[in-house]
Order: sequence, then structure tokens, then C-alpha cells
Amino acid sequence: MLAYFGPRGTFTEQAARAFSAAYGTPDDLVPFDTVPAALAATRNGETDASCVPVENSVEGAVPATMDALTEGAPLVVVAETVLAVRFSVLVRPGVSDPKTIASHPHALAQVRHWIEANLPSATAVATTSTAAAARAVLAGEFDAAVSAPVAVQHYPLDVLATDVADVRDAKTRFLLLRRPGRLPAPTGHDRTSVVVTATDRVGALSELLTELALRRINLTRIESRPTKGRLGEYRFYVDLDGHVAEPRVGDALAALRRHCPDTRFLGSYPKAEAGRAPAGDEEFVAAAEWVASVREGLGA
Ligand SMILES: O=C(O)C(=O)Cc1ccccc1
Repeated sequence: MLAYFGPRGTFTEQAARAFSAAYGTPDDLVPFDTVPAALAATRNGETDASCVPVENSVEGAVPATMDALTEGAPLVVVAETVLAVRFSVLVRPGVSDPKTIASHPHALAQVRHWIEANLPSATAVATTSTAAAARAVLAGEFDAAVSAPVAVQHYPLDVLATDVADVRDAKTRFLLLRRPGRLPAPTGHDRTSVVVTATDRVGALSELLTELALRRINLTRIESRPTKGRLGEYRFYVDLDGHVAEPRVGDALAALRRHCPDTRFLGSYPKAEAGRAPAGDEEFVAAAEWVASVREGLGA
């Protein structure tokens, strides 16, 4: 079974279906109302995997996902997928001038200008997901929902507008997570995700980043979240190019771990969008072989 951030009709459900098609992951999908609940179902063995949103090209990280990845037993990312997001505005049949418009905060943030221009008297209300907003509209709690286009197939609502988005080409990245086990094989276009808790002292973060730069590892994303322990104490979520099976990536992770004993490996997995070719490993392998031969007394 594959848990996803639901209820039925979320963008995450679309991503979960894309994973099932591409990776042969279970196609019996089970919706959970929150990201932590979807991840908990995989942690406790109720489902084999979970699909959750992680970041959006307009609004940035999904905080609920970042927190849920570090709180509780480890899970690892085994795949990612990127979906283009365009919204539909759904209303109960007969409603043409909604006074309230509900959705996931990331969706509201992406249609703010559209609402101001087209529904200036509507008040925006946050719900747990875009599909939860559609359900709430059906139940009469709000007048309109900003939803995924597929939501109208699940909920008997009218479509007030389609293809709504302040920013064209907005994209959301979703993760497929499992309990720790065998890692996906390196493909040459992989991403590695780790979370480090940096100590509060001069240069701590710069030392971590230097470990990556020295090994010519490209940092693709860094986000911070408070540890919720002491004020001013942060966790850094780091995405980098490469797979932990590659010597220099493995080396870099060992260095991060030396600096920060509180380091959690979140996975090495194929990138959804093949970008720039990663730096080659050849010279790192050749240098390691040279050291090995020196140690054997065979080289100088
Ligand atoms: O609420 C949803 O449908 C989600 O899957 C989260 C989300 C919200 C807004 C844009 C992309 C994903």
C-alpha cells in the first residue's frame, strides 16, 4: 500500500499515481489527512511507502514535510517526481460570488493576485490540503476551493475557473519514502538529501559547505528549520548532486557527520529532472588508488 497526503483529489495523489506508473510501487493508494499521518503509516508498517510534497518553485519548502522527516523513526527517500501545478476554482452549484475561498497555504500563495483581481470580496482561508478545501466547500463550510483540476472528478462541485496561477510554470517536487533498506542504485543523475544540526559557533555552516565545495559537490538546496529545542538552534536540510555510493559523496557525508554527530541521511535517489552533468569521479578514484598504492609501498 502507498500512503499519500490526501484526501482524494490532491496534487500529491497525482504524484503518487506517477510513482506507481514509473516505479511499480503499490497502486493501492491510501489517503491520509496530514503529511505526518502519511509518514507515520509507513513508519509503523501499515503501508510500504509514502508520497508527500516537499517544495514548490513559488512558495519554497513544505514545512510540515521537513519537520516530519526528522521527527520519528528514519525514513529514506527512494524517488522524486516534479509536477506542474495549475489550479481550478471550485464552487457549490449555483455559487457565483464566493465570500470565502479555501485551500492549502501553498495554493493560496500561488493564486493571491488572481483572487484580488477576480474575487476581491472573498476572504482566503487555509485548509490542510487543496482537496480538504473542496470537501469543506461541499459541506458548506466555505464558498470556493482552490484545488487540483482532478478534484472535480471526486467532489460534485462546479468549476468557476480553470488554469489559475499567478506564476506560469510553477512546479512542485514530491518524494516517495520507504523504511530504510537497500538504496536505489546510482544512475549518474542522483540527488542525496541529509539533515544536519549545526553547532552554534563561528564558521560552523561554512565548514560544512566547504566540505562539499572541496570535493566539487554541487549543493542544490539548503533550508533551515528550528530544532524546536533552544531558540537559535537550527537544522539544515541539504540536497546535493550525487549518490552516497560515489566515493567523494560518501567522503563528504563522513565529513559532515564528523562536524555534526546529529546528521540524518535522508536518501540517495534519481533526480526527476536531469540537469547539468555532475562532476566526474575519475580524478577522485585515481587519487584514492594512488594513496592505496603508496600505502602498499608500491607507489610514490
Ligand atoms: O494540497 C494538495 O493538493 C497538495 O498535494 C499539496 C500542494 C498544495 C499546493 C501545490 C502543490 C501541492
